[in-house]
Amino acid sequence: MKIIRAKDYQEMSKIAANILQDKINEHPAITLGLATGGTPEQTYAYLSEDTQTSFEHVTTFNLDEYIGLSPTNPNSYHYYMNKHLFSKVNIPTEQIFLPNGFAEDLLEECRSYEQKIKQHNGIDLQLLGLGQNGHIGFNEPGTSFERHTHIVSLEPSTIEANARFFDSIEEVPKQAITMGIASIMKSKEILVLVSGKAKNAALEQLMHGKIDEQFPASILNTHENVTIIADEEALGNITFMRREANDR
Ligand SMILES: N[C@@H]1[C@@H](O)[C@H](O)[C@@H](COP(=O)(O)O)O[C@@H]1O
Repeated sequence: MKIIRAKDYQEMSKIAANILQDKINEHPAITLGLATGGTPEQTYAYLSEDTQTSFEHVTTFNLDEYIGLSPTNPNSYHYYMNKHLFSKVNIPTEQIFLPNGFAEDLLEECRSYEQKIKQHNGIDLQLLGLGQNGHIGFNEPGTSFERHTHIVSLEPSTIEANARFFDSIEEVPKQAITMGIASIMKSKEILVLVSGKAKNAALEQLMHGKIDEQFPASILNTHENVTIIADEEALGNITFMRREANDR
C-alpha cells in the first residue's frame, strides 16, 4: 500500500481530485467506483470546479445506498451524488449507477448491480472512505471477504456516526445495499481517503493490524494497487514501517 501524507482535509481532497482528473484524462472511458460520506465531499467539489476534465465517457458505480430511501430523499446517496458531483459535471445519466435501495426485489437488485459492474468490465478506480469500525462501503465488521453486492444491517456505531446527516438518529435507515468486499477487491486500483482524528485508530489498524474480517478494510493489504491519502490528523503518530508478510 502506498501512503500519501496530506497536511489537512483540503490538501487530501486536492490530491485525490488531481489523481482522479489525471486518470480520467488518460482514460476518458474509465469506470469509477464512488463513495459517499463526509470524506469525499471536497474531492467532488474540486472535480466539479474543473472545467478541463470531461465526464462525457466516464461510467460510475457507487458503493452503497440506504434501503427505504427514495432517490429524491435528501439523505439518500443518490441525492448526495447528484448534489455534490453529477449535477455539476457533464456525465450522461445513463452512465451513472447506484444500487436502488427502493427496489421492490432487493435481492434481485443486488444480483443485477453486480452483473452491471461485470458488463462494464469491472471498476478501474475505486474511491473509498474508511468507517471508524473499519467498514468500507457498508461492509460491517464480520462480513465475509467473499461477498459481492448484498443487503446489510447497519451496526449501531455506524447508525450513530451517520446520524449527523439526519434530523434525528431514528431516521437513519437500519439497512443498506452495499458492494461486497469481493466486489471492491476486483477493482483494478483503489484510492482510500482518510481525514481527521476520529479516523486515527482505524487508520492505524488498517496499516498495522492483522487481516481479519472483524476489520473489513484490512483486506486492502492484499490488493496490489492501493493508495491511501491521509491527512496529518488521521495519521497522528502512526509509523510508516512496512508490513512484513509474516505479520499478516
Ligand atoms: N457508507 C459510508 C461509507 O462509504 C463511508 O466511506 C464511511 C465513512 O464516512 P465519513 O466519510 O462520513 O466518515 O461511512 C459511511 O457509512
